[in-house]
Amino acid sequence: MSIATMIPGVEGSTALPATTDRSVLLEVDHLTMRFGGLVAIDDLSFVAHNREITSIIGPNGAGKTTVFNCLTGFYKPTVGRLTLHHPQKQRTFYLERMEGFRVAQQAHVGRTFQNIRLFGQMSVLENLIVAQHNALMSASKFSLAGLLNLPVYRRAERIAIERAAYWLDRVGLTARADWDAQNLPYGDQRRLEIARAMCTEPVVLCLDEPAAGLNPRESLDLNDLLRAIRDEHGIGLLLIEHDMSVVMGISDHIVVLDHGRKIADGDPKSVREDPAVIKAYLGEEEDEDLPPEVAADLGHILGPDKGKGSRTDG
Ligand SMILES: Nc1ncnc2c1ncn2[C@@H]1O[C@H](COP(=O)(O)OP(=O)(O)OP(=O)(O)O)[C@@H](O)[C@H]1O
Repeated sequence: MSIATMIPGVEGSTALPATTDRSVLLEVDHLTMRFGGLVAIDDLSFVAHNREITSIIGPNGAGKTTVFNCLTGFYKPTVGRLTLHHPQKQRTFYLERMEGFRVAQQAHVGRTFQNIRLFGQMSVLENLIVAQHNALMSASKFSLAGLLNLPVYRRAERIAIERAAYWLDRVGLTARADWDAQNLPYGDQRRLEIARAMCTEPVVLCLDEPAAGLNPRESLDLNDLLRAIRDEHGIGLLLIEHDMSVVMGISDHIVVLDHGRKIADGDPKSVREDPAVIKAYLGEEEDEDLPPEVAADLGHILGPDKGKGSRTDG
C-alpha cells in the first residue's frame, strides 16, 4: 500500500476529506486537579471541535500545562471527565480512566512539550521512526515477525519510513534527515517535534508552546504548518502559546484560564473584548508601565490602544 493512501493531504488519501465539519472532538467536564492544598485546575469545562485550533491561554501558573498533562495521561485528575470522540474509530474514550501510555496508543492523543524532548543522539529520521514504535511492534508480533523479517513486518517498516519521509518533507527537514537531532537549530527541533507527534497519527494534537524561541519568520511558518495540519489532516489541535500574535492569528476558539478557573471561552474577537480577560491580563493597576515586549503582546490580545498593565504573558 502506498503512503499516499494513508496520509491525509496526499494524493490518493483515504482519510477524512477536508470539510467544515465541526463535530465535538473533546469534552472536558468539571476537571479539577489539586496538588496538596494547591488547586491548579478548578472545575474546568470546555469543548474542542474537530478541524479547529483551540488555544488555551492565561497568565503564568494559570493551569494550562496541567490541563495538557491530564489530557495526555501524565496526570490523573482529582475530579472530572475527559471524553474524546474518536472521529475515525467512531469510539468514545474516557481519557481520565486510561493508563497514561494507552492515551497515545489507543485514543491517539499526541503532544509536544514546552521543553523540547527529542531523542538528541538519534538522527532526525530515527526520531520519526521511533515515534511509530507501537505500529511496528504490533506488526512484528512483538518480535517473531520482525526477527524473521516476514512480509507483514517489512510492509509496516516501509510504511513507517514513507510516513517519516512525508513529514520530513512537510517540515522542511529532508536535507537534514541524517543529522543528530541535538545538532539541529532550535526552530528545526521544534518542527521535528511536531513531525514526530504527527507520525503517531493523532486525532487531537496538543502543542505546548510550539512558537517558544522562534524568530518572527519561523513563527509565521509555524502558523502555516498548524493551519495545514488542521485543514489537510482532519484533526483537532489544542494549543498553549504565549505568543499572542500566533494565538490570535490562527485560533478558531480560545479558552482563557486564570488561577485554574475558566474566565472566558469563545472566538478570538469575543475573547479579546471580554472584560474578565482584559482584567486578568492587565491586573488592577492599569497605569503601571510595562516593558515594550509585554505591551506588544497585550496589544495583540486587547487591540493597539490597550497595552498597559501588571500581568505579563499568554
Ligand atoms: N506536579 C506538580 N506538583 C505541584 N504543583 C504543580 C505541579 N504541576 C503544576 N503545579 C502547579 O500548578 C499550577 C499551574 O501550573 P501550570 O504549569 O499548569 O501552569 P501554566 O499555566 O502552564 O503556567 P506557565 O504558563 O508558566 O507554563 C502552578 O501553581 C504550578 O506550580
